[in-house]
Amino acid sequence: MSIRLPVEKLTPEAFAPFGTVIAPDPARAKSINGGTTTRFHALATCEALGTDAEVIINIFRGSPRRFPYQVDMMERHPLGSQSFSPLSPRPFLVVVAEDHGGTPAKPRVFLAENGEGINYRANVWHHPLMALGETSDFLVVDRGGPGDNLEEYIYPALFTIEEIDL
Ligand SMILES: NC(=O)N[C@@H](O)C(=O)O
Ligand code: NI
Repeated sequence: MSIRLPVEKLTPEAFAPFGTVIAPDPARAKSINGGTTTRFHALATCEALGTDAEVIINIFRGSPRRFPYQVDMMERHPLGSQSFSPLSPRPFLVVVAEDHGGTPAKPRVFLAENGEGINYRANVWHHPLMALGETSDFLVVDRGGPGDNLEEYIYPALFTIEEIDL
């Protein structure tokens, strides 16, 4: 038996329990460089916890997921945040869950589109990167340094994401 997961629109309010949506927010716009550039300031905050922790910048090249997709696991990074910003204008899926006593609750699925990115706060349950349609690159800012920054959980039941109509 598998539980079908609905796909929700990604909004700052809906995603607030998990982190931040990274998108050009007019409320954070500043004109800089003599008016030639608009800076959308401090859209999200990076967390890098523990001794000798550092904030690192990566590129993830994600292969597209196939659907229907069975969500059977989640992960989290107790020592730092993790952001994903698409380097191509392709949508991608963001799968997160509230924590219930140290394990993830039922996943929630958000569709990030129009260049939207996200920043998971430290220790937020999420599914590894889910690119859609074609291999896609993402700028990923997360925590480097010593210590175990990955906790994984295997669900006892399967959750299914049906084909996404883009
Ligand atoms: N393992 C790794 O760096 N990637 C995951 O953390 C992910 O969220 O995709
Ligand atoms: Ni991760």
